[in-house]
Amino acid sequence: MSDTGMNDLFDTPSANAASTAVPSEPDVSPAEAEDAALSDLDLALGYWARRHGADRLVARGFALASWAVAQGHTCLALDQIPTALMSAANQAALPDALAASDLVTVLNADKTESETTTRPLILEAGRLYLQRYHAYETRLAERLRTLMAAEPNPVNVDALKPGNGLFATDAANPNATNWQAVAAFAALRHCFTVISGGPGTGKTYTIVRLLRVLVEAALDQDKTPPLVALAAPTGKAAARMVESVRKGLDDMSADATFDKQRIEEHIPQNARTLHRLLGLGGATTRPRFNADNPLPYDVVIVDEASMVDLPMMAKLADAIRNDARLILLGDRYQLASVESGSVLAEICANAGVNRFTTDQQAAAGDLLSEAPESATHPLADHVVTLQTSRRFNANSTIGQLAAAVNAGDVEAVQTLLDADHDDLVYHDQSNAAALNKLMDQLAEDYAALCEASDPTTALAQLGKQCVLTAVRQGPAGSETLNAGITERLARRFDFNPATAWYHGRPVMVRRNDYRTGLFNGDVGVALYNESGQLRVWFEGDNGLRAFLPSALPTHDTVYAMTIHKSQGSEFDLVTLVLPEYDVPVLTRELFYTGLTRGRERLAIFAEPNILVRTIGRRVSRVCGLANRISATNPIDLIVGAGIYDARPERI
Ligand SMILES: Nc1ncnc2c1ncn2[C@@H]1O[C@H](COP(=O)(O)OP(=O)(O)OP(=O)(O)O)[C@@H](O)[C@H]1O
Repeated sequence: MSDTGMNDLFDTPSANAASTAVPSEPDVSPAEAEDAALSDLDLALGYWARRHGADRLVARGFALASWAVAQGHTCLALDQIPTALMSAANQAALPDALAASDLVTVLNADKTESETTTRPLILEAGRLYLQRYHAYETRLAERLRTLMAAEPNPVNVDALKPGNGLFATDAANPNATNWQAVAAFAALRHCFTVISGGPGTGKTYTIVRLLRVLVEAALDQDKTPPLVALAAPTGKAAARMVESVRKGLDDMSADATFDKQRIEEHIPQNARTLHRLLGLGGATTRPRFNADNPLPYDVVIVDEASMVDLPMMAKLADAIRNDARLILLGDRYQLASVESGSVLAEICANAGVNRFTTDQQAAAGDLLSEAPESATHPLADHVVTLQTSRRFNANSTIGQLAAAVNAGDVEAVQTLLDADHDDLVYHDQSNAAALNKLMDQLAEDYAALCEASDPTTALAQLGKQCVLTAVRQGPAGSETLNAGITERLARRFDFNPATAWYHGRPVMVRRNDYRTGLFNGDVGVALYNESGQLRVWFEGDNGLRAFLPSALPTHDTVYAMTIHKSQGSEFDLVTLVLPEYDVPVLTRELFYTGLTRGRERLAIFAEPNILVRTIGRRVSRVCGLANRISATNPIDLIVGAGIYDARPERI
């Protein structure tokens, strides 16, 4: 984006603009003219509006509505526009200018949506939507309301009760509610359920048992068992999901009453990306499966749902049959998708933590050992939060740190970081000297890749450790660390660091490619074979797959990756690097997501003051989904102050 572009948008009406339609307008502040936040796409939309008769202020509204979506919001809250992007005087004049424009639909109590939602911008309750995002949000809310109101075929929930084998009582705390059993109960009772939980809290464990109950109930009554689909937003997450489901089935085999063969054939042996599940591909944004041609499945389970953005969630909900079950698994505290909307977080935030209506409490009976707080939001009965991690036991510092970060408890975080632990090392500097030392160490670790002779060992090593950064660029960015490690390896193994390919180069695919079957987030390693040919190796469903470098979709070197990119992955050792200066992308959710990627050990490079700021800053997204689900009048949309402060980095 260039400054000139911004000035053009305001000061030089396009040749095609209907100049007579342009009313007098306030001056543009120097701050606006200097702004560097708008992308070419945002500006293009502004110019489009000018060509279609919008005055400069309305055109600016178009550009900012597009900017808000690029920041991860579903709409622009007019009273929260940073003055760096629009002067106070222009902000004061904007609502009236928008209301007077032929390109803007104003939704209020007098206008029904169906009459007017075809104009490119929608203004509702002080929020400005690109029409498509308004449609996604209203449609998703409508679909979730329908699914929430649907009553699936009743299933006997006795099997879930304590002592009946499926969900064991906690020996240390026999009177405590087993939230896994409650989650399974909610998913049996409703057509829409969210099971939220941090790493290793047993989301998959719960789902496998739930599927067992559903399949056994059908088989016992000589009915056809439900048709089940497993899906996830990325290929990698889908592969992990299948692995966990298989493991869950194996684990249940210890139970003498479990006939694995009988159940297994009704549980899918693969999971698909949401793109694949819905039949999205090519240039069209309309999936093959949609409201007119719904998915054939009776149960659709989606893992890593925090990564699903608003458009994809709307398409998914549209494609679910009204009598089918949609179950979302994810971690409510994790970063939301980079794209617009934090659908899972918003649903969970409005539901509260394990608060149910009195109706659900009565139905759950003794599954709830004590009555939880009553709730009124319609989402409450549809969200269950699992709280005990089996991966991080009470002694795990990573688990304790995750809990302290989530609670925003800076003191507890500092105490944990300052003490000696086997599984956590804290470096209180992330300046150039500290990062140079880190890169020296990492080059030592990764030398094994350059010396590897077989792809299995090399790929296994890649799964063991990773450096996660908050940002892509700058001294503590993933690009800089990748280049620094490559240079060190080049010196040691005598290759040109500028060369694209070398023996041992790890790469991560950056977009889904159905031709090769490689997906965004897939990690591979380049190795020369005995004939001197370089191939890039990836793990596939049926073993290793080798590709010519030229056949790969867009990819990056991946000794280090951003935390955003690491969502859905886990490593034995994670090294987390925050920049030594503050940037808005540093949020509690980012830090939590990064540290919970570590299974066994965690190293953190961060200045203490930056850590404090990071833990204190929350991701806020402007999104009206929960209000639309609950409200008879969705006009009353509330926005917190400073909502546009924390901008996710585009990656
Ligand atoms: N109630 C339980 N009793 C015994 N083991 C359990 C229980 N719940 C989960 N586990 C075990 O804990 C481990 C993690 O469980 P699971 O994979 O289901 O968690 P998850 O929440 O799906 O994790 P992730 O976030 O990594 O996807 C598994 O080995 C599982 O068998």
